[in-house]
Amino acid sequence: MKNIRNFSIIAHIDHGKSTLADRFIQVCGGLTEREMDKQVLDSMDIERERGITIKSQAVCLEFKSKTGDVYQYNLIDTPGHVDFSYEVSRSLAACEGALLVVDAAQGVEAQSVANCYTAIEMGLEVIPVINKIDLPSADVEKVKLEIEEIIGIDASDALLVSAKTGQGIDDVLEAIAGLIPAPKGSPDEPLQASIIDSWFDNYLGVVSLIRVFNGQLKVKDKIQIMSLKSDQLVEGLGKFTPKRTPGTHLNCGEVGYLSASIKDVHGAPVGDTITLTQNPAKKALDGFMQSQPRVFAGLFPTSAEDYQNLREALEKLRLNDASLAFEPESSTALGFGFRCGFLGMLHMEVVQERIEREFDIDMVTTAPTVVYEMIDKSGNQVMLDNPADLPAMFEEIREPIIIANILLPQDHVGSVISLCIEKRGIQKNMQYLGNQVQLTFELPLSEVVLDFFDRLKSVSRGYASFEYEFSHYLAGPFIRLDVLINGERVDALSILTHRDNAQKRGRDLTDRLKELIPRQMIDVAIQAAIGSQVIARTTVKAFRKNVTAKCYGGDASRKKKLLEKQKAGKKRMKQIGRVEVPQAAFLAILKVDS
Ligand SMILES: Nc1nc2c(ncn2[C@@H]2O[C@H](COP(=O)(O)OP(=O)(O)OP(=O)(O)O)[C@@H](O)[C@H]2O)c(=O)[nH]1
Repeated sequence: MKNIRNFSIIAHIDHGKSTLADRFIQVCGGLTEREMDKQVLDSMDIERERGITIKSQAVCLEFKSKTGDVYQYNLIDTPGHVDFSYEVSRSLAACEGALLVVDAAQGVEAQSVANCYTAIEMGLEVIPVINKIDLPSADVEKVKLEIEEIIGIDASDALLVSAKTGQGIDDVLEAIAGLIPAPKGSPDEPLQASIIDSWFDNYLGVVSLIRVFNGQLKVKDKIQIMSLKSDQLVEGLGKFTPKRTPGTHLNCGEVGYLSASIKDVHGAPVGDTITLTQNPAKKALDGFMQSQPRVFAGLFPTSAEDYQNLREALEKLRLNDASLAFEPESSTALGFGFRCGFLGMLHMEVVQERIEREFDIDMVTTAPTVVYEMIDKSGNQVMLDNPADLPAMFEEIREPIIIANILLPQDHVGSVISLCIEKRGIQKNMQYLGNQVQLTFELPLSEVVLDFFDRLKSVSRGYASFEYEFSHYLAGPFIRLDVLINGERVDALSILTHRDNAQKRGRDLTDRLKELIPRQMIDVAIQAAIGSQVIARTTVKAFRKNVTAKCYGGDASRKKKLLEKQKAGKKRMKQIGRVEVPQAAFLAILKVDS
């Protein structure tokens, strides 16, 4: 056990975590040159394309130090985006140390700060690593200062590397052995292993990545998932090197995978504790928390025949993604579909993209909303994830508030504060840290899901970074704003909004819809209303788009082609009464105040 090192890499998006991990794998000989596909740790296509890490994974590497000692390195990957902070904390809980990787040209950004604080709170040894020193714009001294001032750890001995050229990699590998402590725990105690991640594998069923804290685990052991009190038989154990390498046991302090006869990922929840049925641990490892979906949107198949396929697609995705929630929903405007819950906006985009790409289903997605807490007339507390469900009468409605930490250069402080105030934010703190400023704001989550991230990037010219966590619910004067198209209420376009913003939002929304809804055979009246009171109105004038007008003579094939093109364009349209409404219209709400 004294030669085991369990560690993670903490980095802001794009600071080079995956590239560094690939270097480690290369140096430690986990794969041959030919197998060294670019960025092995990011296994899903979308992750690779977008360059973001979503599912945590682990690699077990063998490192021979200069002194001749052989170490077992378990590198546990952490996801880098705000949506996935719970998974980050689960991964960190399995480690004794972490490498804090900071881009030498970008400096410290909010995500690295948040994750680094988590690591420090958990008692991990944090080793600062400054990456991309090969870049001409690298400024090592400035970054060292930022690490000390913003994060508050000594950076004088920060390791300087280029994951791209390989410079300094050996020093990092040596430092891991020298600075990160070996795991504690006892092989003789009853088994306690925590689930870092679970996913569905077509051959093995549910596979869990686990860390053994006490005791030992063998194939054919009978185990219990503690929070569920369910007993299972261990069918397979092993490690990723990074290839899946089956073994017969996992020892105290080790990290590896486990497969048992578990049907779906809900049977092996992330953060849960595994023990032996025969000789169970007295208590679970602490810190188990179910992740909560915070953002909801409706997904509707463009053609009704795809409803069943969409259900199957969602079920398949949920097998692998315990934080995805969905239930059937029907909308008068959009027909049958599903109301889906996501951790955040990025999670939503990833799910949407996977359904369209992997399952080839065309969908209309309604604008995302947050979950409101409502006290109804009889005093019951109801969670409201769909504005269309808001009853006419209720006692009180409360919206979710987040604490946002924004890190940015001094020059942009004014415009970022204005943005936060425009978004109904309340400033909690402002701290000057060298050239950077850390702003802490309480913000309504509903404003953040709109377009906060894009706006923040644009007002700070890309320099501000931010991370957030849920804080509390707060009551306010929220009302439902409905949209009527030719007099018909389109439930999928209803939004909940603060009363003070209702007028403006209604006007912006109708204007925006006017731009998005193409001219049709009839006049299209677009109205925004609160209850029966219309607060804004525009009209799209009737117009017959004669696509074949340009075709001279009798060129039938060209004519046919044009008509087909028009038909394909219609696929993403939804029929509301006699009006055709394009997909973009359902997202109009997102863009109204930009
Ligand atoms: N010049 C230079 N570029 C680097 C270096 N390390 C990484 N990069 C580049 O920086 C970009 C981001 O690197 P990644 O390793 O994908 O970043 P990441 O932190 O894993 O990003 P996420 O997976 O989104 O968290 C890539 O284009 C890399 O090629 C380096 O040392 N020098």
